[in-house]
Amino acid sequence: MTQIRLTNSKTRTKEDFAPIDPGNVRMYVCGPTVYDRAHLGNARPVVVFDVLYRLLRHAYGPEAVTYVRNFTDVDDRINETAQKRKAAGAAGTLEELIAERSGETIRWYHEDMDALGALRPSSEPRATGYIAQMIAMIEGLIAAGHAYAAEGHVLFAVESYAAYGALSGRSVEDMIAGARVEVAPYKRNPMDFVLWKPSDDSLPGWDSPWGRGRPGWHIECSAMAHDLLGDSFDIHGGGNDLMFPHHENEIAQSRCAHPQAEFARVWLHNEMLQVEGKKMSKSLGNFFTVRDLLEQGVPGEVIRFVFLGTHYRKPMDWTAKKAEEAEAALRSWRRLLADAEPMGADERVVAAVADDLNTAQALTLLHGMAKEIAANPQKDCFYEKGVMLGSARLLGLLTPELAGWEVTGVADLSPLEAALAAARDEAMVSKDFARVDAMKSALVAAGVEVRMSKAGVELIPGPGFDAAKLEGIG
Ligand SMILES: Nc1ncnc2c1ncn2[C@@H]1O[C@H](COP(=O)(O)OP(=O)(O)OP(=O)(O)O)[C@@H](O)[C@H]1O
Ligand SMILES: [Zn+2]
Repeated sequence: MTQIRLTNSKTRTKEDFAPIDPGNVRMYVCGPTVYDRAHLGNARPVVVFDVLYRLLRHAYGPEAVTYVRNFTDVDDRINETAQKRKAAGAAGTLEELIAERSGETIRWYHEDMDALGALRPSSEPRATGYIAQMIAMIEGLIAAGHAYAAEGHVLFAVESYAAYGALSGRSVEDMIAGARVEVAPYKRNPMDFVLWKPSDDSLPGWDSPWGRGRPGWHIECSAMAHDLLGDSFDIHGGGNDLMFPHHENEIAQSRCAHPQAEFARVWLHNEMLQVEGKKMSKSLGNFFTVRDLLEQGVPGEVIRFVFLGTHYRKPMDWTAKKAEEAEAALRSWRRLLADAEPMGADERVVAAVADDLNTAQALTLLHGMAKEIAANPQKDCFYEKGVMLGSARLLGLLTPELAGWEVTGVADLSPLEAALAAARDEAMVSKDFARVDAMKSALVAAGVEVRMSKAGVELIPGPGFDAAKLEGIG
């Protein structure tokens, strides 16, 4: 079987992956806070962990992998939109308007991530569905001396957990020195973080032993992961912007609530999508949404390909040039493999993906396979094409779900291929190539790549393809 190796943020080394139970490999990934459309940065972990999910399913069997990705639907930014709508006269209670905002954002998220070819996780819990489990976990932490109630809040006492800071490699003293933490009067230590906070009448709230209130963000993931995956599970993922404080706090809560268990064995963090050296983020305002790109006509498969071109542990930018190259490669691959039946993925491609998700290497291998198939048109490449298609699908590329964009608006070029081939045959006899040359330049002007070999003529629409300019050629 394929030996998967992953860089574990906890140990800072690349390790052989060995699941607790190969019959049920379990992965939790922090999902979006559903207050607005996802920006392109938010899509990076979705694509990265989708590739890992596909790899795990390949290695252990599709039934043997459980992938949980949550929706954080308790958030002041969701409340704000609902309050604004209410103030503007929208019908319904505040609770209903909050549910409406989360609901529409989840629908958008699904539409946008489906468009990138991301498989839906096995389970997508919403935080609001797990309030009872969060309260139970907080009660357990208080009983064990790891948390305390003060002024309607419950706080986690970081000093009660000796390993606090181990994931991000900081000591509590360093954190206090370096962070601008809110020093609330009810905190025993400035780094203590909120497990529960009070809600006034204008905010959603749930009854609890500490009065009407709502959970802090970190406890949500601990409670959902525990309920759906158990005390100990295999992989926990998310962007590296979440390592501190979110993941540090998840570890503290979960390890203290279930001291006999490990919580997550392997922690995997994707690097950031950047804009001019800075993290793309809502707060910096330097973002565009996945929907913006799709509406500009960038196919979801192209966005996916661009993400796969950079290793997940490296920062990356989105550029028009990368998108163009991705589009050209995908167009020619889809054309090359139009008649192929998928077979098992090439072992070298599997090995690349299994080596800490080296998707860039996998794409290089696919380029090589495409070149070889194209260079042997007289050879029956049935097998090679099938293997290439199977390999691309391990990466979630060239799937039937993502098909179609490469032909929309694109004319059938085969009559032109025949016409150009016939013109060339005539020219070979007459030695007058003027017509062939004229056809070729007209095709190039229309954004078509012209490939002529002894075996025949191939016309491939490139990124700047314009079907309107084909008129009159041939
Ligand atoms: N620029 C980025 N590049 C890669 N991943 C990102 C980026 N920004 C956010 N993420 C990831 O997106 C996921 C969803 O995050 P979340 O919903 O908390 O983000 P957000 O609050 O909408 O984004 P922001 O960080 O812009 O405020 C997390 O795994 C997070 O690490
Ligand atoms: Zn989380």
